[in-house]
Amino acid sequence: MKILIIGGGNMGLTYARSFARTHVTSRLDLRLLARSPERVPALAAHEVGTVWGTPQECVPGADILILAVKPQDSAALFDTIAGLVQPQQLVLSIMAGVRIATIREALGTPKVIRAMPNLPAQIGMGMTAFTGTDEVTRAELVQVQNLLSTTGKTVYVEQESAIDASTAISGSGPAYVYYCMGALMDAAAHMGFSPAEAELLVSQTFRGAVELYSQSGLSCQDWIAKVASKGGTTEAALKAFGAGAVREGLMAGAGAARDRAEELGK
Ligand SMILES: NC(=O)C1=CN([C@@H]2O[C@H](COP(=O)(O)OP(=O)(O)OC[C@H]3O[C@@H](n4cnc5c(N)ncnc54)[C@H](O)[C@@H]3O)[C@@H](O)[C@H]2O)C=CC1
Ligand SMILES: O=C(O)[C@@H]1CCC=N1
Repeated sequence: MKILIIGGGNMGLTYARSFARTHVTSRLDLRLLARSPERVPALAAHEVGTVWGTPQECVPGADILILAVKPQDSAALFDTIAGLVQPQQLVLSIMAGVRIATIREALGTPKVIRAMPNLPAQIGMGMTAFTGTDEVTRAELVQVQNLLSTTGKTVYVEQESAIDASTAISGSGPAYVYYCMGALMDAAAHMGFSPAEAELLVSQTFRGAVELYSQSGLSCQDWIAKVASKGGTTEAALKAFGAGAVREGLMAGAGAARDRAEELGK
């Protein structure tokens, strides 16, 4: 399968490395399109496939085009590749917010899949939600799922609105986790730990807590109850979280991310 990745940034390179590592396609059939001919050497230095500087030669021959540029760059990209895309090609977009209908109309092509991955895809621990147009066959959907699965877990969703929601939960989610970790590291530093100690205490606590949760059938509430003794320290912290509206703040944050995803699509 000839794959063309357009946009060699965080996510585009993550896909290129994942496909190369798992041999889902040969190195020869893995291509990347740089933003301009001048940027070819920098992208080629990553040594994850053949790099092209203009779309004319590489777009028509691809079986699947992966759109991994920022949503704000999508209109300019559509302008440069619209006349080159063929109706039998699969277009897989991971751009936040950009609607399937927009891509379909701008590129004049029916087989469009929209996916929302996240950054832990870099280590094969990603989470990706995806959906496609009716014109994408079952076999093509499975083909795409096989590609996405090289970066972690996948879930197929029926409604495109669930892609915006997953953007707010799993797409942006790693940043929320780092935000909470950063706050706890700051608290540890205020209590006298060195930065290295604070980092160790917090990162191992997150890792252990998530692993424990993953290996059990218990809910977050169940695990909180196991940590929090009556009248103890955890209870004191949870009360302070409640007073500071931490839970509401996180829920409002996820809501703002979903609103922004919807807005990016307009
Ligand atoms: N970073 C993340 O955690 C996630 C990002 N996404 C989505 O993935 C997309 C890419 O995000 P990142 O990789 O983080 O951005 P990035 O800024 O690291 O990479 C985008 C790349 O696209 C290139 N580019 C721009 N216009 C181009 C064009 N016309 N032709 C070829 N290349 C072009 C830029 O030079 C840049 O290298 C975004 O749409 C974002 O919404 C989705 C899920 C997670
Ligand atoms: O912040 C963003 O817009 C992108 C989409 C999900 C993660 N990063």
